[in-house]
Amino acid sequence: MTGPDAPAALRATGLGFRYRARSGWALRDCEFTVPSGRITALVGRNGAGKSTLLHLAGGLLHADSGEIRVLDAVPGTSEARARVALLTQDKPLYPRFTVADTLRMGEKLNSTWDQVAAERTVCEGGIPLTARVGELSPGQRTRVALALALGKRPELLLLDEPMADLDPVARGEIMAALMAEAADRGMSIVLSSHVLPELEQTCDWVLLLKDGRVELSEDADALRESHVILTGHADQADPLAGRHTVVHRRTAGRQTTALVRQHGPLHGDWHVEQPRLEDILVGHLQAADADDMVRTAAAERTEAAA
Ligand SMILES: Nc1ncnc2c1ncn2[C@@H]1O[C@H](COP(=O)(O)OP(=O)(O)OP(=O)(O)O)[C@@H](O)[C@H]1O
Repeated sequence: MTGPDAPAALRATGLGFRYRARSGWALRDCEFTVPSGRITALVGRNGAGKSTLLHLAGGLLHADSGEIRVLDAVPGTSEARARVALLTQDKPLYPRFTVADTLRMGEKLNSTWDQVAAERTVCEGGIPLTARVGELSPGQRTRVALALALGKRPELLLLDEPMADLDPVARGEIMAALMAEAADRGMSIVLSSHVLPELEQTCDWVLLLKDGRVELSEDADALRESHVILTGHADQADPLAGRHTVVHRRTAGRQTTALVRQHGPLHGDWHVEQPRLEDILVGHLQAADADDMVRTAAAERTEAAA
């Protein structure tokens, strides 16, 4: 179901998770809603918590605090499993099975199985149905795992860096197939990726994690409309920060370039450019770094003073 009454694809309230009771929080106080029918880019630096979040949404891990819901269902329940497919980085498949055996298994396990969609995903990659999974390249295995996920006809597809080992042509084909599925059936997709240019044309929602916390959960067009890249004399930069949010700023000599989230009209002599989604994401990721450096420096000062 899509439309205004459709359940959110993902909804988290106070979500927290740590791998061991005494270890740090991999996710902390996460609060966000991803509407259904969206293709969501899940981004963040290494270790930000993307895989952990997808594993929680897929029911492979369980929250230590708060909760997460997938299409209003509790992850891991039979209701959620029937409607949600998760493709993890390790892509567990049986190496001794042929591709045809693997798809047959998908058919047995899923009442909504679509053999045509599954076979199309495999065959577009030139993978024979008679090939043994253990003899396929990692990229080919990724395609088979995707075929299993798509054959299930999920309402929500969770993908943890699915394209990492695919060649550029295969990446384009798979992205096109995913977008077609999303457009035809209103399937929601949450896709973690470090390849930001690829997300520009495909994703219409952004979920950005920073250090286990949610930094952005927002419509991609709204992000584009609210941000600008400003270049101008460095003297103007401080007053700018009083009125707008300076996400990231780089100064070389007397010139400053800043990614700014604009709140109201701009004053000053600035050259204004509209950023691409990639610029916005990189700016927010760099801001995360800068904040970390400030926190680390403060912690070091406290330690030195003690
Ligand atoms: N199995 C594990 N045991 C203990 N800690 C873990 C485990 N897996 C991840 N972590 C920790 O949890 C945090 C979040 O890791 P996670 O894998 O979710 O990040 P990520 O954003 O997916 O990273 P990447 O982009 O590198 O894949 C990190 O601090 C990581 O060290």
